[in-house]
Amino acid sequence: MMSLQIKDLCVTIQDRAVVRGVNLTVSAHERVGLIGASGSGKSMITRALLGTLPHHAHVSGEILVDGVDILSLSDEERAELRGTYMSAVFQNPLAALNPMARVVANVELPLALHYTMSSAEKHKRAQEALESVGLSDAFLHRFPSELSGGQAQRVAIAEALVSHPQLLIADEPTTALDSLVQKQIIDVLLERISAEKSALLFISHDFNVITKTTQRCYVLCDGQIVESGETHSVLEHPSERYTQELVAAAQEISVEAYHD
Ligand SMILES: Nc1ncnc2c1ncn2[C@@H]1O[C@H](COP(=O)(O)OP(=O)(O)OP(=O)(O)O)[C@@H](O)[C@H]1O
Repeated sequence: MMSLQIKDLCVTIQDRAVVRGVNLTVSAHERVGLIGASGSGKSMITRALLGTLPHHAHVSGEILVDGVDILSLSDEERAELRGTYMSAVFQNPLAALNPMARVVANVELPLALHYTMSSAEKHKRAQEALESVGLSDAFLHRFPSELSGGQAQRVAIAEALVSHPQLLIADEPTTALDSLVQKQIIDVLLERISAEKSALLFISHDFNVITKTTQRCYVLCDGQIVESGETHSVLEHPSERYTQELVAAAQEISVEAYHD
């Protein structure tokens, strides 16, 4: 059973502590949110998880994956975990896709990197993954530049899930999309997570999205967790002033697409 435990994680960049003593857990099949305003350190936590922190960052604490501290692994071992055990989708799908490779080749990439299988098998799995996010065979041979933002995010989700990771990290995956497409992408993401029985760590500044996607959440302020609990109780009874402000902001910009 997959388990992620972040213990006393600190990230310092050029003498500035950007993540300060963060503790966070995600268990098998759980959907957990991490919410915080811009600059609160959300992306630094994602990058610490994926092993992609800036090279001059100093990191301490532990990130236990099934009890193993992945901060103590080599770069090669970290790379092996990405795309097998854990995958990620980001705010800008076009930045995550290789612009020179067709859609099907992008989705095949994790399989090509981490598994030995025939090209026919890779192609079949990529095709199935694309179909599962609602993209027909007509998209297989397009280039990423020939996709809408929502289609590109579907391709990124197919690529992230093609290797059946136990944990998907979604770092603001809908922030760049308009509200109707946001809702479609969230629906696809949740449907795929549930079908794959993966755990989800969903990172966002937006309580509307966190409410829709997660069961439990952590509130990050200036690099520290200030509040955590079941998402609906944090939303309904925010005890910290910072959380109250995030909730109020979400209510102000609440879009009709979420009232279903
Ligand atoms: N490469 C870097 N070098 C130095 N400081 C950085 C670097 N990248 C980010 N920071 C700083 O680290 C802090 C946390 O940034 P981070 O990107 O994790 O925030 P965030 O919560 O993800 O924000 P956003 O929602 O705007 O993406 C910020 O104060 C930012 O200025």
